[in-house]
Amino acid sequence: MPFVNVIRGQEIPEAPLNLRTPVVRIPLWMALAWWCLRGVGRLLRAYLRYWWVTLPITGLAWLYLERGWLPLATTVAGVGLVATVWAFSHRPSWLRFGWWPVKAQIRRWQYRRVWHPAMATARLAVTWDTHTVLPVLRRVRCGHGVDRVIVRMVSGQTPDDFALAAVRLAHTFGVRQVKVAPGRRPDTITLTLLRGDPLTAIVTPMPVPYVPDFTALPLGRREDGRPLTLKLFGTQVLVAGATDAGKGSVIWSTVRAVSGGIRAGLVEVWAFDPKGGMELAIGRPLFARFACDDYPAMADMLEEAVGTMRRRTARLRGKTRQHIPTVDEPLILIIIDELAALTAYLTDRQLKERIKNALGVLLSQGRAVGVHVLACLQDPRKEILPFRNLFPTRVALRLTEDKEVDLVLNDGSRDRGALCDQIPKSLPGVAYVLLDGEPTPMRVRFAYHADADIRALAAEYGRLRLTEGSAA
Ligand SMILES: Nc1ncnc2c1ncn2[C@@H]1O[C@H](COP(=O)(O)OP(=O)(O)OP(=O)(O)O)[C@@H](O)[C@H]1O
Repeated sequence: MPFVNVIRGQEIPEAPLNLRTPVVRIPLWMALAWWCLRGVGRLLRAYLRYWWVTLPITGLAWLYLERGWLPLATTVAGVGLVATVWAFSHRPSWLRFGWWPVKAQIRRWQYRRVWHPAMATARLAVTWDTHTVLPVLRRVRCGHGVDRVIVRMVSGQTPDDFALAAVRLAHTFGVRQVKVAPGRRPDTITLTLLRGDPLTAIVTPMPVPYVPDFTALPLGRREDGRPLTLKLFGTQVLVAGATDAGKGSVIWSTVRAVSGGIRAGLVEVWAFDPKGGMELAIGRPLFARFACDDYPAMADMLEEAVGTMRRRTARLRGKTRQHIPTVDEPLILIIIDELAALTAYLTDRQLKERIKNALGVLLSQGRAVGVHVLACLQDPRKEILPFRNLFPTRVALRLTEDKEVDLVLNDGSRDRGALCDQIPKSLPGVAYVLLDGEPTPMRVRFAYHADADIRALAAEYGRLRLTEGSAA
């Protein structure tokens, strides 16, 4: 048996003073003296703990008592002036080193006040051997509409315990959403508390890069305020979303990001619009190949892409592991507006098999030799999409059911904060994506392209006038 049992966490002490009045009679003066002493002790503790407030106030009080009100007013006005000039002249450094640290201390105080009931009601307080042990609130950091709270877990807890309680915590702390991610140390986690919603405003189309950077194509905005970029090299992209979720904005944001390459001849976009051309026909001049009604032509196009892919593979084998697009050998981006129309709903079985076989080969072998697929899907059920695992990059827009989230992203993604089924219909283009190396899904919004934007893009960057299935 161990000499001492050690359990990490903040232990909640039992009542500090137990009065048993029938047994021990305490004179009133003694009780009053004890309460006064305890009050003074608490004040002293609060004074030291909140030094960032108490020390400036003490300094100002001293100034007033020693020198009078004029030096006091001058000091306050001087500090206010310096802060205002700083805030207006260099806002990022003012936020980073001036305002956010102060806000973080205020928030830390606010969270501490409700920490115990919040942990208890979210069932994150652990009772062990008659003791109640709470996770420890270690540090708070603030950013644009977001608070990051570092928490040390109680022994035996895992980040998933907090992920399961995320909705309760969001309501308790009065924030829009709480996301949970493992911390730097194995015994810590980071709670990201999202307050405002930076994605309610429509994102305007991104500037077109003159030469596309295929490792960071700009597509929209992330909820942490940073630009959303796509690393197209080495990947295939699946986009899933209910009707009117904004799949078109993912397609057009991607086409816009590569259109500099289309004009230069470094990129060829092959577009498949099985819904009769309603979505993609407007941008025809941007596409090297286009098909909308003719399913045999679509199967031919996919098989042609497989042929190109095989030739490139044979040429590059042993020389490089990543194809670099050139004018002679451009990057081929195959865009399919409704994948299920080709893989599930097609009635001609032979044709369906041809399409499925070609797609399977392209998805599994195309990315290293510059043949990429961006496929959209309304219904992400497994039987509709047998190729799900061949898409390393997945975008989940608004979905109709919570179960669909883990089908599109990864298992456990919804518990880690990808609430695609709760994206309101009023926010088309909002999605969750898994960024490289991050277990927590990121909420993003793709840029919105009105018809006029697409026509202008096609007029400026389009190279070809096309007919069904081939370049004219
Ligand atoms: N990023 C966006 N920002 C703002 N509005 C958007 C955005 N994307 C789409 N919309 C609007 O939402 C509506 C539906 O968009 P879109 O056609 O792209 O959806 P979809 O998912 O392709 O629908 P469907 O499955 O029916 O083809 C459009 O009318 C468009 O105006």
